[in-house]
Amino acid sequence: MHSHTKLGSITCRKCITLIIPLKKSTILGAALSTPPLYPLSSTSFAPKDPIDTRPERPVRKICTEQLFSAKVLDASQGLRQKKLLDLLNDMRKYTRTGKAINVGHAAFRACINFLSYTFVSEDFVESVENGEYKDIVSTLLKLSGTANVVDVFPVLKLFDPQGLQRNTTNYITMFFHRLDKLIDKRLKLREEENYVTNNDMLDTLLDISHQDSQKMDREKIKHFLLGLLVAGTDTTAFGLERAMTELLHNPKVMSKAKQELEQIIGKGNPIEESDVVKLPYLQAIIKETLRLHPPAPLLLPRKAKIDVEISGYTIPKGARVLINAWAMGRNPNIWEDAHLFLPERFLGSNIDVKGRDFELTPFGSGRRICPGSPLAIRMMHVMLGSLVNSFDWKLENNIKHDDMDLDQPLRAIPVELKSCLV
Ligand code: HEM
Repeated sequence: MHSHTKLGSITCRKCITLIIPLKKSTILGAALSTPPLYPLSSTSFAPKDPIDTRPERPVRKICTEQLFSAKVLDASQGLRQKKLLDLLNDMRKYTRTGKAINVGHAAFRACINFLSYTFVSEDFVESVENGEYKDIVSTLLKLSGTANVVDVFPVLKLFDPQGLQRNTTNYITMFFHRLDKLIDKRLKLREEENYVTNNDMLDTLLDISHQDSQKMDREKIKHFLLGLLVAGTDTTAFGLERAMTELLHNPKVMSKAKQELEQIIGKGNPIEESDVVKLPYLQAIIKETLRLHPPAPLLLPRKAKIDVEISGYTIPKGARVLINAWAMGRNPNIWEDAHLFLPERFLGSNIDVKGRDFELTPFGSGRRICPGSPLAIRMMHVMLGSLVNSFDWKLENNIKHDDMDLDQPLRAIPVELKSCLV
């Protein structure tokens, strides 16, 4: 634990970083609360009621019961399956040219498409000419991740020194304009007598708004979907890119994963969300990736509501507390061979990423646990499993797996499977 930590451009006087698992009573007992996700709330698109970035109880309830429950996600899995086939077709083009793909970019694009289909049954990216929305979405994501000096020196707000407010406002306006059009189109369709629901989130949110406009209205729907898109795209894409990197770096693991997929799914076939329970080794690969490479390494910052004691240290009331999931995942006191990528450690183990096992909390834990985790887990498994089962992979410029620079973005070439060549 450190008494003073400097993180990017935000300096906290009383900031504690935890690198040991918390006890259940501490995290769930609300001794540590989570303030809003400040990079988002500092920008002008945060609504007055910060519904998008910090779902309070009613909104969180909508998330768990109506948007991310197993039943609802099962109903919308066909929408994502379509996008999975698009992703595999895109990859197939590269097998013909032999060109390397920036796997992180491909994963990012696939995640936006998966999420936009789950949200509104349409692509945010492709359906607009000139790639305009690709620009909008990626700029929003970039801006939301940019530390804003105004957070530290509020007086600078008047001058908007980095132009973040200005840029963000423009992009948000365009994004909301697109959503407004989608909502108008959907409302019109819903008036038709034979309207059959798409099972997407927009339909669910419009149903809620129809029943209780206080709870959900057009403005809230737009902010809510934007918040989910921003929170869900980069995180999931990063996890996927790191998993592929580890597989290419560890050919034995890759080969075991291929064996499992070939046996259970059949060589070359895309996997479906319902297949995941039958693929323990693939599940272990995802857990091991999230252990070593948690996409949100410090979770969301917390604040001690009262003086609280953790492992003999007193955390004073009011202190910022960062839970360092990255350091915990690499802590040799918790994990044997902590720095090695060994998915086998999770075979036959009950440790999961659902927030109950405090040594592995890539999605956080307690009342603020990531509401999108059930969807993220499905997306990561089907994308990774299908990429591994549908292609062989080699590194750009014949680089050997031992010589890979793991800190560089992964560039790899998909190769048509031998038995699938016509
Ligand atoms: C591998 C992918 C993902 C990872 C690792 C991840 C991780 C996290 C973490 C660590 C938190 C903070 C939890 C805490 O501090 O206890 C969080 C919050 C959040 N996540 Fe995720 N997330 C992922 C994907 C998604 C997806 C796909 C969505 C939605 C579609 C999503 C929506 C959110 C939202 C809205 C919050 C804010 C909750 C709040 O403020 O209380 N996430 N996520």
